[in-house]
Amino acid sequence: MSGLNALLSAPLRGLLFDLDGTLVDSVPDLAAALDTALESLGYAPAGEARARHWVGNGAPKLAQRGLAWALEVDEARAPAAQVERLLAEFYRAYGEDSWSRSQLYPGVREALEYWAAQGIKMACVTNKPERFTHPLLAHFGLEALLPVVVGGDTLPQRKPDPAPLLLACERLGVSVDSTVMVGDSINDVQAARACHMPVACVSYGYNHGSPIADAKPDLLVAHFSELLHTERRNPGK
Ligand SMILES: O=C(O)COP(=O)(O)O
Ligand SMILES: [Mg+2]
Repeated sequence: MSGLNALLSAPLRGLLFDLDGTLVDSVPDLAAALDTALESLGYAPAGEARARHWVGNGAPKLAQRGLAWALEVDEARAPAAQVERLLAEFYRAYGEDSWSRSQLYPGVREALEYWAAQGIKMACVTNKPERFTHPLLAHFGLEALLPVVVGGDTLPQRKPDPAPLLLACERLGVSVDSTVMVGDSINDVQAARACHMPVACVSYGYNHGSPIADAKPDLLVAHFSELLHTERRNPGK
């Protein structure tokens, strides 16, 4: 036995998916909106390569990191009022276009369709605010496959807190011990660990510039379809 089933002592019933860096390469649009926001406040654009390292802890953190870079100060020293202004500009720009440069990673749709046909319950658990998550999922035709969405502002807590994962399980009607988290960052690993849920990671996503292998996920794959292939080789557990 290998793959997702090998991570569980109960049969696989639920899958929780991170969005940015796991299902969708969304940094090009996040970076474009951040640059528009920075420029509107008179700062230089940060560019996609930097933004790639700043994504993962939600939009307020992205704005804080962008401003800290622009002001050449430590993250914690970015003035809160200016972060709020930058965040408002970011929301405006990202609300206008959160999808045109983003791409679904290869193999994602096929895998989700396979699991849906197997009756596996699936949710998206992201730190992206909910109002930006729904249009992005709709744009890629994933809304019906991921009927439950827990965003970065659905609860007061976001990943790495386990609360969003627990809420997703509750809404799906699956138990934690029959569910696997699939993500790309240390936030996904820590959130899953905190509720004793196994976690599989993709190595192609965003993890603040560090290899996600360092976070020791239970399973690490280089391509989304590897998660599926292991299931197909091990049906019916
Ligand atoms: O919005 C972010 O910072 C990251 O979102 P994610 O949780 O889908 O990776
Ligand atoms: Mg992610």
